[in-house]
Amino acid sequence: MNHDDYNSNLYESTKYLLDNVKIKPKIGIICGTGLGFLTDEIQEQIIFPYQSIPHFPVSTTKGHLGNLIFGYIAGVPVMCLQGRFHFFEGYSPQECVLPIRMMKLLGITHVLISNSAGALNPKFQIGNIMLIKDHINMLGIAGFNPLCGPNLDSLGPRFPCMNEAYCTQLIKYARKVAEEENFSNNICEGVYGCVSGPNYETAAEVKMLRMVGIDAVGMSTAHEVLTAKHCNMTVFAFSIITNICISNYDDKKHPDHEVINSIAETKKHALRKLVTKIVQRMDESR
Ligand SMILES: O=P(O)(O)O[C@H]1O[C@H](CO)[C@@H](O)[C@H]1O
Ligand code: HPA
Repeated sequence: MNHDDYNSNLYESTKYLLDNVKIKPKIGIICGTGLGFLTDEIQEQIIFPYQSIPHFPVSTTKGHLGNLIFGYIAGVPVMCLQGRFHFFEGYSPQECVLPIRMMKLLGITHVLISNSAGALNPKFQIGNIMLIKDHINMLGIAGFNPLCGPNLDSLGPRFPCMNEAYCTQLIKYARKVAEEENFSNNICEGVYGCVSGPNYETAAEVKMLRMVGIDAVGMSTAHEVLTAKHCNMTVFAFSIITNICISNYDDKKHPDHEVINSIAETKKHALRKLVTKIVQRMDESR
């Protein structure tokens, strides 16, 4: 898609939402694989199936329900993507981040991004919640970066900084919430690595990703964060650790999307609490 078409699609999709929903969201949320239940926290829901929104991509990945939901979490107006778009689905990085740019145009200042990821850090266990402190964007390093191409000057600068891409104050606050709510033994912190997928990693790739400093790997999030920072939004993100990446050739276990899709549900209570508290905190800090 050329730049002008992309731009006009972005503004038309946003206008459709402005014309059809009265809620003015302040916080944007993205639900990753198996995390669609986070929308249970949203009151007074207005639901747009993705196919009902002009120019909006559709979700093709199992565990991504494909609804854009407006409503309130603890009284704070939010817009939530119940399912995201991945590069491996055939979407360009720019198409994957269209919803982030719409969030900005709708007046959103803070985004909460979630995903399912495989552990590379040997200390991590399945069901841990990794607070993302930074990322290594393998997909971006390979040249697939949503900020490539003509810069959208109205949204942000040509050369955006990525210092504190993930808000350190919100990470600290998430730890406090976990203490208070008795799930701190499920919390870890680390660097997320974004690969293209759709295949899971070979044993040699797992070793390489670990060596470069990645704690958990997935096929999303980094391009969303780049885009959010490009347009000056504050980001908090977490991974639910759904599998342990395998680097031993004798290990007969293998990652399975069905299983990966089911893990977040086992930490539903903690995750819903965390999301509600972070949304409240984001609202207070605006
Ligand atoms: O990152 P999310 O969307 O949570 O999904 C993760 O789970 C899928 C693989 O099982 C991939 O799409 C990977 O990125
Ligand atoms: N690799 C890549 N993406 C993933 C994984 C993984 O092991 N688990 C969940 N998403």
